[in-house]
Amino acid sequence: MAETGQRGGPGLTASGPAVRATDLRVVRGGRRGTLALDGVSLTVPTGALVGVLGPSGSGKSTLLRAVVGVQMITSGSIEVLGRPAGSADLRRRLGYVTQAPSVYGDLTVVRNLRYLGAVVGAPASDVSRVLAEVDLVDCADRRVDTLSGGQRSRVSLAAALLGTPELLVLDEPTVGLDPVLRRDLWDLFGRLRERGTTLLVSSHVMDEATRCDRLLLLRDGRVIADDTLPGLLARTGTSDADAAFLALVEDEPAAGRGGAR
Ligand SMILES: Nc1ncnc2c1ncn2[C@@H]1O[C@H](COP(=O)(O)OP(=O)(O)OP(=O)(O)O)[C@@H](O)[C@H]1O
Repeated sequence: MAETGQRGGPGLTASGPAVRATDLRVVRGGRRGTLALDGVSLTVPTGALVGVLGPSGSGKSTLLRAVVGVQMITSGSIEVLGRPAGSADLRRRLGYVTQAPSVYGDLTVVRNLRYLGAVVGAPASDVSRVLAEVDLVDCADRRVDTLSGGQRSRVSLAAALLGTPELLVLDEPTVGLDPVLRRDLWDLFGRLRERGTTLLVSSHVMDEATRCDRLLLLRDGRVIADDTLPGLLARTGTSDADAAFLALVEDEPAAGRGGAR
């Protein structure tokens, strides 16, 4: 992993949150770049399914990159599973699915999973387990580049499940999927949460908020809400996440983000 910006610092207790960020600032694109995260403080409770929601460019991917330890941090701190983000010993405890394909198109599904499982030191039996979890058993012997977009994204997810990570970080996993596949994927996230996995899932589709235990709403690199959906609706007097987001935006003037400050 490149660009790791964390070092040292005390760990969290075993019973602490899965993720704790304090006053996190990230400038992307060099010194005169964009302030992608602007003083973000948050916690992700262990065992929760937390949605990171916000419009395009609000900082979702940057926040997830900071959690998995591949994002240089300008200031502040972020701890994951009791360790500074980016610590080498976290690699096997985290699963990360980016928006870009992370599997080999010219290999079959099962060969991808065997190879990637060996890389993370997962037991061989994990391959059939994760294939069943993402419902791809029937596609096991097909080359990945012959699969549909939805099937391919499930192969990436299966790869992230190898080794049974404690924390899954998924960057817009449902983008481009039809409503049935989106529902199936959120059902799977719910099952993973039930067996104790903590999930941090980004989306710009506000109605996916209904599937989350907690929501982090981002706008212009800032957290404008860190709450449950019922808490958010009660606080804003609205009836859905879209309306709640708009109500919060009206309350909070834009940060005027542009160049780094
Ligand atoms: N490599 C980069 N160099 C410079 N600026 C960047 C870079 N990547 C992202 N940014 C900027 O950082 C800000 C946050 O981007 P980020 O990708 O985290 O947002 P996002 O909410 O994930 O967006 P999307 O939903 O479109 O993926 C944006 O203003 C974006 O233009």
